[in-house]
Amino acid sequence: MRLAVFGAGGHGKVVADTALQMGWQEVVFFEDAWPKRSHNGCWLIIGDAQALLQRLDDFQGVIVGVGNNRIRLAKTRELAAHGARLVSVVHPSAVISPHAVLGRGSVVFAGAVIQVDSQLGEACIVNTRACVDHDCHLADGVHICPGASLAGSVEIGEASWIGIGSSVKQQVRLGSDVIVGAGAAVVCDVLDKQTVVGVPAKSLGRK
Ligand SMILES: CC(=O)SCCNC(=O)CCNC(=O)[C@H](O)C(C)(C)COP(=O)(O)OP(=O)(O)OC[C@H]1O[C@@H](n2cnc3c(N)ncnc32)[C@H](O)[C@@H]1OP(=O)(O)O
Repeated sequence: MRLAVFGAGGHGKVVADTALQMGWQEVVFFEDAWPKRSHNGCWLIIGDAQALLQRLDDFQGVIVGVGNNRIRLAKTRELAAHGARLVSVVHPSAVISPHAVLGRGSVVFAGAVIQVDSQLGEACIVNTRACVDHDCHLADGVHICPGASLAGSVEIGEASWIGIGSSVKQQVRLGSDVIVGAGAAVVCDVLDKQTVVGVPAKSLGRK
């Protein structure tokens, strides 16, 4: 069972490490900085994006390990269009309700929790010890950073980034490409492309 990860940065390393802990036997990276870079931590980088597209049949699973939400989503869609076997990676210590839905190419890291009837799109990240409570709807490419918590029935638009240690009140709706700052408490709806920080969270203005 060989897994190919596109994107050889810090996030990609956690994807690789998590994949091995969930039972993948071998992980290799593809990254456009190849051949200048040959390793990501202890893992080999063996080609660039073009090489990955040519070698899709060599892998039982493919996933994009890029932290940037828009790039991760675009690469995931490109790979899907080329017929890649996109997989999700879930750490054995994560707790995901059997009534939750996780889109292809999404990752759930150590200690994270996803509760009943939540739906996550493709290429999402639920990072270390993050919590998505019941009935949340996350569009494609959303990142819930380490330790962030969504209360029940929160809606989050495409490619939004929910910062480390932040929390979002129940039934709040966040648009697309929203950034929630580290430690913020979001208690009201947030429009597309807004960055909000603080407790209670206020807008820093358009990105
Ligand atoms: C495994 C991982 O590493 S996952 C990654 C986890 N990382 C995160 O979650 C980081 C989240 N990012 C942040 O919190 C960032 O500070 C952002 C995106 C909110 C703002 O970043 P920038 O646009 O670069 O803003 P900048 O640093 O210039 O700060 C602008 C103002 O907002 C304030 N500010 C920035 N972030 C915050 C915050 N989280 N809470 C409160 N105030 C903040 C700054 O103090 C500054 O105030 P000032 O104008 O009075 O001096």
